[in-house]
Amino acid sequence: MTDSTKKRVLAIGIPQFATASIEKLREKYIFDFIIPDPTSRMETIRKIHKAAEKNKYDACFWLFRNAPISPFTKEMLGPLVPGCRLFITGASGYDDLDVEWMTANGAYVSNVPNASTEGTAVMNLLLFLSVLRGSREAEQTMRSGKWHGNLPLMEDPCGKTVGIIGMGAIGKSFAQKIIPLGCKVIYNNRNRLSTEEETTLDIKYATLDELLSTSDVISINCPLTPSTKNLLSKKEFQKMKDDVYILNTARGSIIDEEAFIEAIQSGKVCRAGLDVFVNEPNPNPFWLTSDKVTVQPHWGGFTTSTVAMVEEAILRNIDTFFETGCPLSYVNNPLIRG
Ligand SMILES: O=CC(=O)O
Repeated sequence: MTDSTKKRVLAIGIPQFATASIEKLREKYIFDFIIPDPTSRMETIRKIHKAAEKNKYDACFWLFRNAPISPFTKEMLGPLVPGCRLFITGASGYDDLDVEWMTANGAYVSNVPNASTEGTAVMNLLLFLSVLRGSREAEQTMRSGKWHGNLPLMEDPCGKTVGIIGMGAIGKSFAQKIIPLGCKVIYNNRNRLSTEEETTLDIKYATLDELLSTSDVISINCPLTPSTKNLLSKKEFQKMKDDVYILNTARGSIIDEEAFIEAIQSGKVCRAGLDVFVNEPNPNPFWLTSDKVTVQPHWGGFTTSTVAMVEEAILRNIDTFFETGCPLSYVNNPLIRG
């Protein structure tokens, strides 16, 4: 295949692990790489627009570390259409993409649905143990030279009822990690699982109200959609047990931030473990100063195995799309638009 007949792919970010696969695919496709500016969305947009002035792209992908440059909208990607027929995000969530605009321009939108399951579920476990054992406060107390200081006694997982909101792959994986620790798991999900699956997983369905009022720990593991935005707000916090623990590795906006902060300040929420925030990467300073909160910088998927899987999945999607006309995983269908 000569270069003039090869499809051209714009990569926003440079894969670290899939170098051999990229080399192999270079026989069929041309890859151009842009290094996104970690501090300036506008600078990244400028680089994309400059690349689009020089070349016509058939597909475009970006990896993972995207909070500083997101959202992925017409403003950013406009000059790539109508030529670009495939936009791929390395994340499983696609709430920061203008899918409607991409669909209207005849492009498939692909995500990588399962690669980050294990990394995110392990992050959920880390935050779970951290909040129950108050490791943030204990470390802070020791570091300030007070040894135990006035630390209260902490909690063990055994015997705790954990309410998981969102029983997809991550929710299931988290449940399977904590049941051996002696936890009872109840869940709420858009669609209830089959009785067989509930039995196999050893979990019980609960309405949202039941889950809120009976859980010792509430874990958010559902996607952010118009119907889950601010799913937990003032009214929902009032229904919770006193001293409840909250975990969120899904998306910050699923919890109403003002109501959440108020519930922590009032003591209704004992401690929270958060990997996701409203307005990443510049979260409300409260989260960085409260001793009641363990924070991580949306870091669940940043393991070598996850990132390697994401990169390979993106490349498989590209190859499959060019070979068959349809990517392996996609969240829209540009063929039946309007
Ligand atoms: O947050 C991570 C993802 O959506 O994959």
